[in-house]
Amino acid sequence: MLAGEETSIDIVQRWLQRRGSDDIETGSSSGSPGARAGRRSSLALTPEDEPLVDVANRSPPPAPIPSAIFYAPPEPLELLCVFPERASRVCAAACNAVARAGGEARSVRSAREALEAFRRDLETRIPHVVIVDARQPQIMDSTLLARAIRGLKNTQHTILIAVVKKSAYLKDDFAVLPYLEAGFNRVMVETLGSTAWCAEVLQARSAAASARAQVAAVTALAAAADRCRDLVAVTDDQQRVLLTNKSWCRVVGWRPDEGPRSFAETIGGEGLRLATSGARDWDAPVLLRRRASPDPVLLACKGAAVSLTRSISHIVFVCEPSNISEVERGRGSLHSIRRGSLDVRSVASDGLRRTSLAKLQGLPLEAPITKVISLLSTATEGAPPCTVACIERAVDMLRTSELYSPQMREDPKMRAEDPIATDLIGALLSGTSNVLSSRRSSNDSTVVRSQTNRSNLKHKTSGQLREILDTALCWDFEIFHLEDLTRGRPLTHLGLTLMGGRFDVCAALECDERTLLHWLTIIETNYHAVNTYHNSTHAADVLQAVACFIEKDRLKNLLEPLEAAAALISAAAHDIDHPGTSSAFLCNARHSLAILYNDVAVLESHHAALTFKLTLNDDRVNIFKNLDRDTFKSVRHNVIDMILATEMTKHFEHLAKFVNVFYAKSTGSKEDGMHTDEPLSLDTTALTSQENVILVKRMMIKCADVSNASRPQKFAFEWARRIAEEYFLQTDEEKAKELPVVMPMFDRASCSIPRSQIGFIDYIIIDMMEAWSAFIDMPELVTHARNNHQRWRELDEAGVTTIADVKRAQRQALPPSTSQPTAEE
Ligand SMILES: Nc1ncnc2c1ncn2[C@@H]1O[C@@H]2COP(=O)(O)O[C@H]2[C@H]1O
Repeated sequence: MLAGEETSIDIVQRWLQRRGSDDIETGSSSGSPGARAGRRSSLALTPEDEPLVDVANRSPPPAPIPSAIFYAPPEPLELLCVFPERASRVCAAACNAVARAGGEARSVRSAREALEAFRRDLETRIPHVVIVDARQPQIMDSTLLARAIRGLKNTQHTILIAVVKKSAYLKDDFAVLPYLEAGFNRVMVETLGSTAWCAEVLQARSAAASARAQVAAVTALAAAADRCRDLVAVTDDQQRVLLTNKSWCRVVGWRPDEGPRSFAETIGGEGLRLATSGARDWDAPVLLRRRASPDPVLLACKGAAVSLTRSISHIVFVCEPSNISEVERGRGSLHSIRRGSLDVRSVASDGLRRTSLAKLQGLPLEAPITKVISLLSTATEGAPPCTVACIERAVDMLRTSELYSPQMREDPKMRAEDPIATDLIGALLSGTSNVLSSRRSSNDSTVVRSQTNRSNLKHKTSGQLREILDTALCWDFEIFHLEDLTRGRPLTHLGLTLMGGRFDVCAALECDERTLLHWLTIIETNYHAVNTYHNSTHAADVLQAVACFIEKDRLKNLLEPLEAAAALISAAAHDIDHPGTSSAFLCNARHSLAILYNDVAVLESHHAALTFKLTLNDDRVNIFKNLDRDTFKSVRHNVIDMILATEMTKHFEHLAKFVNVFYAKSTGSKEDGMHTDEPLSLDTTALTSQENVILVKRMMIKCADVSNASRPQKFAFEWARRIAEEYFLQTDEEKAKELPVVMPMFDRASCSIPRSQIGFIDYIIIDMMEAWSAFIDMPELVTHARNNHQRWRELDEAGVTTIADVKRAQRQALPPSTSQPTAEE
């Protein structure tokens, strides 16, 4: 606490003092006997409670709270009369009275007009007093109107007066309660006397003004308490929490909007004992239990009891947070959080970044975030203002739900150093910035094709095709050969081999092979053949990768046949009807899919939805038709979850969850969670939970989706060419249509392909493949990625930039037997 800085107890005490001198009693002392021996409360005492004490021993009374805090600036009185009768003399009398008192009166003739007047003027001119004619219920239901007015915002301080007939009022059975229950403040007998009206209106208004000023003053005090570093809580005499300040909520881990909480579970110790024993003013330690920590913390606390009458109505607790910060300030949380952000410069500048799974563990998903927030909050105690500001920003960020969605920092220097990586990763990771392309194939409609078109897609397994398909579970599978041999229909052929053959999806789904053939055909037909990258060859490639993964022992033992089937289905369909442009493009172009899916996961939502639409539309393709309701539901859930997991804006979220669950910090890593580059040890005990198996499935399809960079070089290079070409076409189209350019660096005239691949491997591939390859024991994923990275660097250093140069360099580097014809050649 800075010298001269006012503590919250000072504020509260001064408030209590002021209230005490008015109408509140606050109490005699007790306090921790030792600490306060011989001292009497500095709070105001009622004369009866005040014993004769040595005045010299008394601490000086706190300065009274300025009366200005209860001051309500006088405003001209505003009256609204609601009288159905056109020339009501009672109404005229009330209006005259207000005019005489210097106020302004308006009158309306129906409940509807009254409510309209309220709604119109709600923000600016809420009437202080409303007089409602309650004499003719058959014409206007006054209680209904009162309820409607009370339902409007900001009307709690408006005084509602019901005017009733004198004859009714004087009857024995007249009941005022229904009026009060409806929201009226007062009931007034009809009168034509202006003086009586004047007195009534002024009294009512004065009472309202005073109540309003008091509520405003209490709100201001609560705001003051919110700005104190001390932890402030106010309870009633039953220890029900009425008010806590921000510091309290942060440290204890309560959300400010949470409902009533049990104070006794949170606080204990001598302070609580004194508070509950009726002590009026005490100074004693309390034990505070925090949600995020099993260990309670001992805090110095000052308490005060407040009473409106002789009995205590409120108890104030003001705790010093110093113990918390001393004990816990400076633990590694900040470092971890900082590590969660993406530093493009450090990645781009040192080539293949030294990667370690350790740094990913700093993204604390399973860790209780509330603990981190409260540790950070207490770390602000006594810190310099700039540190406090930084920590508060960090806490604000931690409070958002987008914890694992890195945002590309807009840093001109970084952009200058590595503009291509900045563009690519920025576009991949941000789904909101900114698609259907006119580059659709001639047969890109999403409807089922005619039977005749499908009949020539029978699974031919002779000759070269058979040979290739025999290697369908090899990591160096010749995907582009298959593309050529099947004349652009690799998915159906590979799908039949893997899904129909090796993994017997038909048995798992209880469907016949013909239905599977039809399903594969319709799925493949709905990929756009004109896309250079997002076509059915990419789908077949991802399917092949998933098949390789589920062949590995870890997954073989983990996944049930239906789960394996769902994974293969997801892989085959995961990019169906991809337009060749990104979700960001669709959003910028206000495409109907972006509108339909509210700019959120636009493409992935479409891929998942269309998969089911096509499948369920026609029994001949419905591979799910024999599943019972629950089994279908579960398979559908799995497929949707996996397809949605391919959304790149959630990349780091999925990766961090996976690493946090399946990798334990090795004993050599620093206790504070700092980046150590120590390898993390695999811990698969978490696989017993179904929730964690979902993380594995998501990771599996994600890795398969971008596995092209972890394939042997000749494949990786061809995929890089294809994706770059697709990006270039998007940029061309954006320029032609004058749309925002999502990745300006992906301009065919200037882009460096090697650099884009170096950035992609650095940011997206390496960490993920390290985690995944160790999990399924497939080290070649990392080996190929590193080799590819190395080769891209060599090409970059040799000044290679364009697609044509890359192709040329590749032809020169590879022996003729291994060079691959590309789709373009
Ligand atoms: N070799 C690559 N180079 C750059 N970007 C890639 C590469 N492979 C995949 N991607 C991107 O990663 C994304 C993964 O999801 P999509 O298939 O929707 O779109 C993919 C591309 O945008």
